[in-house]
Amino acid sequence: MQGEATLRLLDKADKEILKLSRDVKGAIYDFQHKFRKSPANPGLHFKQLKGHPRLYSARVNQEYRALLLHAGESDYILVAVKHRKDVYDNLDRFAYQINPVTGGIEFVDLVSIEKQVLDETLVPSVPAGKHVGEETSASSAPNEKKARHATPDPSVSETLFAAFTAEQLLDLGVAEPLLGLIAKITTEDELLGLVEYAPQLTAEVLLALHDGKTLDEVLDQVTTPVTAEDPVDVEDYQAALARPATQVTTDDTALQEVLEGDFGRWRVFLHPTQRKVVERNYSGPARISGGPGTGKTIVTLHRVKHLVDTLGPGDDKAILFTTFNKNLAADLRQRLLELAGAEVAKRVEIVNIDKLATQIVAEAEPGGRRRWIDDTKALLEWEDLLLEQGETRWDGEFLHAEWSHVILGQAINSRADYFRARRAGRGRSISREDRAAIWQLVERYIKRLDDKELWTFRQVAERAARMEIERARQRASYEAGQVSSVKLQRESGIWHRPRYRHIVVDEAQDLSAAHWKMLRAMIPEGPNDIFLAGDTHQRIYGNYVSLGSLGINIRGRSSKLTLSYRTTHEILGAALGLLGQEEWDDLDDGHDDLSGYRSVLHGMRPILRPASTWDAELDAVVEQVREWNDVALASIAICVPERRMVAEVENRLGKAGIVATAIGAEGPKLYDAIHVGTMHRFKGLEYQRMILVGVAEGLVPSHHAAQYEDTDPLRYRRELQRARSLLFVAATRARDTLVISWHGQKSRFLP
Ligand SMILES: Nc1ncnc2c1ncn2[C@@H]1O[C@H](COP(=O)(O)OP(=O)(O)OP(=O)(O)O)[C@@H](O)[C@H]1O
Repeated sequence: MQGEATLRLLDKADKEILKLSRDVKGAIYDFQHKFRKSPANPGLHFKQLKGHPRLYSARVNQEYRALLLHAGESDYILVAVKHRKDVYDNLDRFAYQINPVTGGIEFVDLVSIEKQVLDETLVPSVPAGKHVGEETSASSAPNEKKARHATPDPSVSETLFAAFTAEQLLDLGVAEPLLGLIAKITTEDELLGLVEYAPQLTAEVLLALHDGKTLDEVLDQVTTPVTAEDPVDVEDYQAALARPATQVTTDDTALQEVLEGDFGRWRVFLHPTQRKVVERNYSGPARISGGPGTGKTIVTLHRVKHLVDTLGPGDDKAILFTTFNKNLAADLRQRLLELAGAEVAKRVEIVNIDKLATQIVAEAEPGGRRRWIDDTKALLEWEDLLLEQGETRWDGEFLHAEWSHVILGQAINSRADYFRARRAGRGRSISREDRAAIWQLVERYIKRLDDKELWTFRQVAERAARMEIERARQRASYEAGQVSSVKLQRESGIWHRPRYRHIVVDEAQDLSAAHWKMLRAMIPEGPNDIFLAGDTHQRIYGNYVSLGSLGINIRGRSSKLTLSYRTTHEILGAALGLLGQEEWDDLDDGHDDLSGYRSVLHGMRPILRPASTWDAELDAVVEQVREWNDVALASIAICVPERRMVAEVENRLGKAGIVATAIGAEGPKLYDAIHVGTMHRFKGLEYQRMILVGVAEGLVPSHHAAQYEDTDPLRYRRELQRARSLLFVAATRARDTLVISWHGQKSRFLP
């Protein structure tokens, strides 16, 4: 063999490699360099394995051999590194194929996987709060899964998948070489052993069937989304290598990171469904939805990188990448740098949506002296005004929401327009007389803010939207050649270019109508103009929009992610229960749901813990945190329903000598500390272990909601839905351990 070769790493091969000693890892690093340069290098002892036309071994060091799958031409895939005694003795143990359903390349070592599944001494029972396969000591918990393993279950006398024929499993995409082993599985622990080493689709299908999904549901939710788009030739490895279902690294850095134990899998192994969305060419705005932890943010990051790669040269910021919170924008910047490097990042403007709006307004009105206030401060201003006016018919919150959502939200400028305005989703209907009075109060409120040189983020967003719409209008007349005067032409010239070539939005469910109008006006309609990721189940700022009516038509360009990479199956199940029977929209007048949402990670079930008083609840928090001394402080977080409780938790932990820090608008102040914050602050974050405290009636939902129960039933429903979403967001931040506690009467949302 002559010349250079490519060497890619197959997903899951890294799991075994990670367990090897440092020496061997060092040797692998040297090996892959030598191999790429020249597989013919005699020192590599490169040779084909008997009976396996595509499988080769090569020498890593005296003891270890690399197994390489030849994908045609000079392309090789590193599928395993093994001790030489495990390579040559029983060559039948190795099986590889192109999966006829997904078209992806799969490799299994039947001996290792069988040991993992069936050998009792090797089967790791799942320690409390840990992902399957994660190496760590167990902490004890009352409802640990292990207990299930110890008690023989009478229904398990049969094998778990006896009800399904081989043909049915194969149609769902299960790897054929594993059928024999699957037929022997009798317990859930054995299944979890298999899941860790089996190809991804096999794992997902088996877990979904085990969860009681029907064949049709599994086909629909698990298999169809990753089915190859083209007909699969199971002999054509070159074609298979190019398909998203073949999970391989394509660059050297990843292998290096695997060897250094610092491997950010998200940077490399996209799920086929994720990859399709990242690389697809859309004819207009597109949307990706999916439950918490399904990788929506990861997809937006890869999408941004992909879009930059398709841009021509230039150093302008051609792509806008925006999200709701300030700290999340900072996080996106950091992660884009990690994923794609500074050259890519410098083509992208990364900014939270309200900051963007303030920039637009400040650009047009340099030297403006106004200060921006958030909703809490805006509410105080309302309350002061109502007090001064002796007005008691409506409270500040109602009026603030009416002004923000109905008046500003629909850009209503006159009393007459307000009389005609739609008030969808705003609860109790109001008479013409009421509208007249509300309009007057709103005018007084606006004047009050003007006098104090204040404005709310919503006002700024609305103003920015109007400015951008005007800019777009001018651009259109310029392009249509309708600007005749030379002076005007020159001035319009500044405006003639759209601000961005592409816009990517994360946390889309929380943007308001004004935000969307601004974004729509910033970019002309066209291919790949706007890409948005969001989950309406996680909407926590009460912004309900219909994208279609705002000029963002995503119909036919929506897809959904369903596999959670963050949280365990047990936490996910409990979190879904918190959502109750509510209905959820799709940002576009339709419905959304979380069907098919699942996880291949397993751990213990969430712990529900009552306490007699708030004081006792705080004591229990201290005790729990002390027990979790096997993880870094920063992998633990405590979430509270009300702001005042943040300091109370912080103080109590402080007194116990445990360092804790509040999560502010810009993120946590300290990193080596337990993070404490309100539910809103946890949006988009994740922690290994979480305690949700104060999940009691009166707090979740807040007693505040109760006042609408009789007077305004629709508003009441919205308040409850928002409270459920907040709790859902908080609970799904936990990667592997979740504790929920309360004092007094437990929240009605809890089981
Ligand atoms: N393809 C992947 N491979 C490995 N890890 C992944 C992959 N996709 C996502 N993850 C991991 O899953 C976790 C959740 O991802 P991400 O934050 O993108 O989810 P999300 O859908 O945006 O969640 P949320 O809606 O809760 O904000 C992260 O730790 C991320 O690194």
